[in-house]
Amino acid sequence: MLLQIEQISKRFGSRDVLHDINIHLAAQETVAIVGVSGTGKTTLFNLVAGLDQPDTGRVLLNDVDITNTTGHVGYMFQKDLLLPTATIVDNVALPLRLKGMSKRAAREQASPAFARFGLDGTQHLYPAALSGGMKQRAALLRTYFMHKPLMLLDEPFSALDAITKRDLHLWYQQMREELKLSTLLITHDIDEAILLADRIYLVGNTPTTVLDELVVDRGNTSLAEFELTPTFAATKRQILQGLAML
Ligand SMILES: Nc1ncnc2c1ncn2[C@@H]1O[C@H](COP(=O)(O)OP(=O)(O)OP(=O)(O)O)[C@@H](O)[C@H]1O
Repeated sequence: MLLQIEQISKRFGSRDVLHDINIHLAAQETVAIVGVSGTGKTTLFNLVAGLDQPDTGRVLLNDVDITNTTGHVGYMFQKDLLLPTATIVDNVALPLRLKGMSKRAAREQASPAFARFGLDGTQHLYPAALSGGMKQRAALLRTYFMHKPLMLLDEPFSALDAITKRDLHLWYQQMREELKLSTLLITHDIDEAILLADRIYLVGNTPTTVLDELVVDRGNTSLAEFELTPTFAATKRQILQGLAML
């Protein structure tokens, strides 16, 4: 197993936020965590990234305990957080610079990947010149250059309009195959979870715990078609029921 989140609990003051969370993710899987706003998804994300400490439980990456230590996973937040005063290539190459690479070498390594991410020609532009979808692709490319075995994506597409979002979903699905990505995706967009994830954990209740785990079986259906299938609708129904929204 690539990632194991074992019996994680977390409280802030007198408030229990997470209770006995158990989640796992295999290499090359995309796993989504779905829950309504305020259920502690970002808190969980911070615990996996080592940015915060759980009260109980542990996080294992390739069987190594990484609880409360940073630098093991790549992550991307909801807002693209590109540096406005740096060009796109320098933004994307930032993880390489942080590893000690020279500016020139980092640019040379980052630039060839731009075409695959649909960003060719944007290397020397500043973030303000890019559309929302392009900014998210640039942020994803930067996350990719962290060169970590696991990517944590917290609401990566939520700020985008519906058409751009769909475009990026299709693009992401292709990228994950080509680059053999392993991804933990946090979202409150149910359709997005069904489209992108191989498995979905539903979280909720007070304190938050895992309510249900679903396997999404897309079979051989293309992503564009899958949204229109009875399987998609049945999975959505199961999620809405699981979250007591139906
Ligand atoms: N550092 C903190 N101190 C105190 N309370 C906190 C802290 N961080 C988060 N919380 C509380 O924990 C709960 C869960 O917050 P969190 O941001 O993890 O939820 P979320 O599911 O990611 O929500 P959203 O989808 O709206 O981002 C919230 O009630 C929040 O107020």
